[in-house]
Amino acid sequence: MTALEISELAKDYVDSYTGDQVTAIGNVSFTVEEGEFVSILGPSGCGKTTVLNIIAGFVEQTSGVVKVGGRVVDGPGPDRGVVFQSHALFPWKTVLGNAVFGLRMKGVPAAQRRATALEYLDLVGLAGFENKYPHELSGGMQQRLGVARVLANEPAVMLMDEPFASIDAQTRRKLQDDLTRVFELRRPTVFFVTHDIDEAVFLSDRVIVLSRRPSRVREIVTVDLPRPRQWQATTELPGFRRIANHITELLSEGGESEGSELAAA
Ligand SMILES: Nc1ncnc2c1ncn2[C@@H]1O[C@H](COP(=O)(O)OP(=O)(O)OP(=O)(O)O)[C@@H](O)[C@H]1O
Repeated sequence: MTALEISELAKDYVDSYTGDQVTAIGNVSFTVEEGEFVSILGPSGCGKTTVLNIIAGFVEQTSGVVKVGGRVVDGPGPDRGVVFQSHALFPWKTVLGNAVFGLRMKGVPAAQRRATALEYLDLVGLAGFENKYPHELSGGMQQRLGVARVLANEPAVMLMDEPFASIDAQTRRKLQDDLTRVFELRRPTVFFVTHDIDEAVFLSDRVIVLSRRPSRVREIVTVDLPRPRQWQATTELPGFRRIANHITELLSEGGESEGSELAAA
């Protein structure tokens, strides 16, 4: 079943200083199937975050249609959960308090929401930290909590906006491995924004490559690498390098001036 359907999406912004119109998204269409992990890559400023914000219902498109589970999106809703680059946690709530928050909003009974939250905290490696506060956690642990909090809600689509961008390389590898393990266990539907080609290939079933602004879909690349995946072993597969190189070429073709920066990311 199709979880997310984007048809002919376009977005113009008006620059608040100059009054000029900027076409961020030219014309973008794609689908994400239930239980699929799809990433979006493209040159800086091509509108990746804007696509995510429109799906989340935070930003209104200029034209085009977004459907989640067959229903047209016209604002934020509990069927979509967002993991941001900054952790967006409640600093005054404990780890458990943060993890149960969405379930409480949904009216899930106390015992059940506690059990569900504890299950997901365990899954992301935060068992034993339930009573800590966010400031007592490392950046990587805060991001794990961000992921657990969204997963606990079991949204139809999990939206992730460069969740590991501000995390050191070593922790990032661990988080990528752990996210993959959780994905392979639970099969949420994930739409993931990133600048990092290797990250996109490692995590995804398909990678949407956008052109620069006004963006269009340049190609949707299928990642036919076996699962379960593990960073070390998967990135050493010849197929991994072949797909990553192909995406690098797509991004550097046709005057995509930031392709080389992306390749180095
Ligand atoms: N609120 C806004 N008002 C005006 N212009 C905006 C606004 N938000 C984004 N833009 C412009 O729209 C374009 C797309 O921005 P967006 O952040 O979606 O791109 P991106 O691909 O996610 O960028 P990056 O790769 O740098 O994170 C950019 O040119 C940006 O300056």
